[in-house]
Amino acid sequence: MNYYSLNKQAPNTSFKDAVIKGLAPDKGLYFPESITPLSDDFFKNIDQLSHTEIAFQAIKQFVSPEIPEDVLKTIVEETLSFEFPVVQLNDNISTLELFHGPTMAFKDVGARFMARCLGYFNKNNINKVTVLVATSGDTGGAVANGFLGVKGVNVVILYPSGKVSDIQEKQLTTLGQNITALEVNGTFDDCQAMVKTAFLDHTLTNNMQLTSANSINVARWLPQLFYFMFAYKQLHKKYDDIVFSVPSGNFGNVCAGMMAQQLGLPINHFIASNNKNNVVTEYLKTQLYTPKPSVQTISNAMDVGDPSNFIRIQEIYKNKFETLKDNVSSFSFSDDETREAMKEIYTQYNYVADPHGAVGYLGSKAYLKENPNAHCVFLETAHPTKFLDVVEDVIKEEQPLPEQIQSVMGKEKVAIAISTYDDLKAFLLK
Ligand SMILES: Cc1ncc(COP(=O)(O)O)c(C=O)c1O
Ligand SMILES: N[C@@H](CCOP(=O)(O)O)C(=O)O
Repeated sequence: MNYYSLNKQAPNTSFKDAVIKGLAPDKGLYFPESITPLSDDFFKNIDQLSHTEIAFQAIKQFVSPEIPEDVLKTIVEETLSFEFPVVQLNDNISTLELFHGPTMAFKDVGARFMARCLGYFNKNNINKVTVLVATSGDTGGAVANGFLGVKGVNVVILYPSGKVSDIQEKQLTTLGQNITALEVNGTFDDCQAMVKTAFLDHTLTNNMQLTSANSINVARWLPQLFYFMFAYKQLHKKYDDIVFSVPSGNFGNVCAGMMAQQLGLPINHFIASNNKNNVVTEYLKTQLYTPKPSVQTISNAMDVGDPSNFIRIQEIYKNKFETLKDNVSSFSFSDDETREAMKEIYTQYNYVADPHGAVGYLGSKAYLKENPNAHCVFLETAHPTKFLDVVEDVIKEEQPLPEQIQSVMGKEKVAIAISTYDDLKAFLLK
């Protein structure tokens, strides 16, 4: 599959090149040249397929011919070595748990898939690659874990100081080896802007091969489309009108759901559920896209003021506002509403949701007011214990810590403080 830049000022390129570059030379995000839908039978019989079979069929066209089928099968199998259960709360609402991987957030799948693709492309260890990644909380830990020890790859993670949870910080600052954490005096948007600037800086790019492990990278972004198929597999015999409510920040996850829809997944609607960082909610009301500085919330991983993937969403719906509106609703919620939702989910369903999942739950409820016959699946994008302070404060109950979280608790944070792009550049050139 070839990919084109959404800024349309760079040559089209192969999957391998798109993964190794991360961002196109004209600073545009890459997008596949074509999308061939899977057969109707694939979706009719999806409950008879394993997760790895579903994922293999779904991703094959996007990575071939550069990744041979036998290699792809292994990559997919290794990537998906944990569960993706759907838990039903009531007749109209279920949640898809995406936190059973090693760092307990949905980013594990994309990070593991991309690490293996890059490992395959770099199997002869000819070119050293530096992976730059900006994180508002979860991408950093997942990328650190997924890329730990991958030969020929150095990972540099930028995170906003004081704006990620304690456990998220441990997950991204304690692994050592080929992983370095840079603690940025700024917001997630500052981190993301620095990363994007680095890709255009010839002093850097002439000296090293830089790529990104954020969802701007197609190998990080596309595997997220598997989730929507896994949920559909579990629910399609029971419900006709399945709608996904996706807690959204950089909009890579909901956009991956839309790619699943382009592949033929019979889903008519998505809900992009936001905290107070509501650029897209406002866009759908006003048709004006106005990025703004992010504000800090208790669903911190969604504190994004200028979501990278909005441009891909527009491309999917052919830049037609009315088509976008037919396919997507968006709602924005405050921290107080999020806390109330966490309490409600706990008291009514005895289910502990994290603040991001709770925003997804609120999006489901808002949509159901106008569409009472739908079945909404909100994505539970991270395990509640990643946000221990908030969760225990809201539900007033101590939470047992899963093994994945315990394993980082006692480790010592190692991070380098930086403030400006020049600091990042100096670090990379060192
Ligand atoms: C727990 C959690 N929920 C939701 C999101 C938002 O996902 P996206 O950036 O793909 O919109 C993130 C971060 O990306 C996250 O870490
Ligand atoms: N919420 C993310 C922000 C980066 O999103 P990405 O999907 O583009 O990597 C995080 O947790 O870091």
